[in-house]
Amino acid sequence: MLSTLPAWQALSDHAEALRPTHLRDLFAADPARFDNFSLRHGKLLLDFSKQRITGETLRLLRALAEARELDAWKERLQRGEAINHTEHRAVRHMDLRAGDQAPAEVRNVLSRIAAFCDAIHSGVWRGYSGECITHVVNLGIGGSDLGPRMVAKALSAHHQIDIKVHFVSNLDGADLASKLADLNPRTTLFVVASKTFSTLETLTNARTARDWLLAAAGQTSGAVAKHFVAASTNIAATREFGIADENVFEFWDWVGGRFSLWSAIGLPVALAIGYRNFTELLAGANNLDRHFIEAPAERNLPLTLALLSLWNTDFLRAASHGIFPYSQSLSLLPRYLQQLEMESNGKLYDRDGAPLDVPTCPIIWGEAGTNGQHSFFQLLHQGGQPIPSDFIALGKSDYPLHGHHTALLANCLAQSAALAFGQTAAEARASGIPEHLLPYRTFPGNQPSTTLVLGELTPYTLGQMIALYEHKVFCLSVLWGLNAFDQWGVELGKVLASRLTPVVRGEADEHSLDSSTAGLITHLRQFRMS
Ligand SMILES: O=P(O)(O)OC[C@H]1O[C@H](O)[C@H](O)[C@@H](O)[C@@H]1O
Repeated sequence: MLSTLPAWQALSDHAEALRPTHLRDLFAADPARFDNFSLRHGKLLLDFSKQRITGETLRLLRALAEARELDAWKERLQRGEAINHTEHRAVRHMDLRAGDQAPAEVRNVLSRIAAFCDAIHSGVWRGYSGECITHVVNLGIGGSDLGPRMVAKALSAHHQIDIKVHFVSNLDGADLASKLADLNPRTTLFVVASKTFSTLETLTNARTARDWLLAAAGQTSGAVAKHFVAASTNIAATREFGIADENVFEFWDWVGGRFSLWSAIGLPVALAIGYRNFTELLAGANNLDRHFIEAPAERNLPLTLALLSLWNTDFLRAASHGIFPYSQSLSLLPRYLQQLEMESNGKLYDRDGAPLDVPTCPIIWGEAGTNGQHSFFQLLHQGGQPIPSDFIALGKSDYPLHGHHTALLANCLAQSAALAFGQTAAEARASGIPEHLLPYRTFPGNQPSTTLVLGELTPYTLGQMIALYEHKVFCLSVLWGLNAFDQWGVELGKVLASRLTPVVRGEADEHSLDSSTAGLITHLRQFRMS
């Protein structure tokens, strides 16, 4: 039992002793608190001085990491052992960004991606009518969508090539139809991105896109070969779909879906930002990999993020964790991290199949600042629940419009300070607030946050930041003793959906349904769905 380990017990006792201490007290007691509780790596700065911790907290958390044999797990990860034990798979996404050290098969696919980008960008690759490709549509979902979508948006200032990249993930026809409405089949390339090539959403969208293309080009035009490529591990299935082998960019079962943006799944990113920029993204991630592997616990950024998350979740009893990038370009980061963290660590059982006796992954959510300030920040300030958060700021704007960035940064800093320190009734009174309004104008503060500053948002720093979060997730899984690399929890719903589809269509009856599902189906059938 995790909670009965001596290292865990020591943290429990420490948390009880520290509970009455406010962040105000911690800052008052240590004028050098920022210096003592921040880390730098290259152009990244991680300020965790606004976390409700002391030096002793960190010492005890690091002792827990040692008790959980984090270093031995890092070695297992590096050696490519099958640490995804429920699927008997190695976890080798670091190999995808290892540069010259990458395995031959990885380098081979990367050089094919480079050549493909070149053919598209130079106009050598033409559509069925002889026109150049101007639009790329990625058809994928989950890990085959969120990573490339987030990165393509994050690096929009680096889109050097006149290619527009779109992402369609939802089974809802509204997603695909609304994109197709603005596209020309003669100049559109589809990337069917699916690790398994068996995902309902992606295959449904891919079939509809193929019909759309062939309706324009003609069934016998051979247009699929010029307008469809795939990123997948399942060559038999891509072949069956009709995608020529030379148009399939391969990856392998040792790449987890939510860790796959560095693989062929990154193809739409490379098409959008250029292959050279894509390699910069990989290089940034590789730099962080080496930091993670080599840096001692005291200077290790991913481990520190993980320890703080565990502290907030298990000892300060925070059920959720906000992600607030003060960057419009990073506005998809919360969604990306939702899959990365929650699909990895939202687990009930440990590696030995025993139930975990402590809460695991918090609910990850968030929104770009300043937008969030004008919707849900009220609850963070006065809702009475502990909600830790990550503020992410850019030193330099990627879209420098006069006056915008300094005001944005001021807001970012103001929010984390207001959350940490609040406002007492005495301070409110001193600022002239009338007595009857004092309760409403008092802010308890003590909301913990970490601020991550990226000097600039470049392919390299973005690669570093994503790898930072990936390794945070891995560290947390080791601390909790669970397998971060499977996702059995998503299966039950899929099985039920395939059973219900003919019932919803009215083609079959199912007598064992609960009354809610049966009642809803009866109601919905009247709309004659297709
Ligand atoms: O890439 P695919 O095989 O199409 O999988 C797409 C996604 O669907 C699954 O249901 C998993 O929950 C995700 O981890 C995965 O990324």
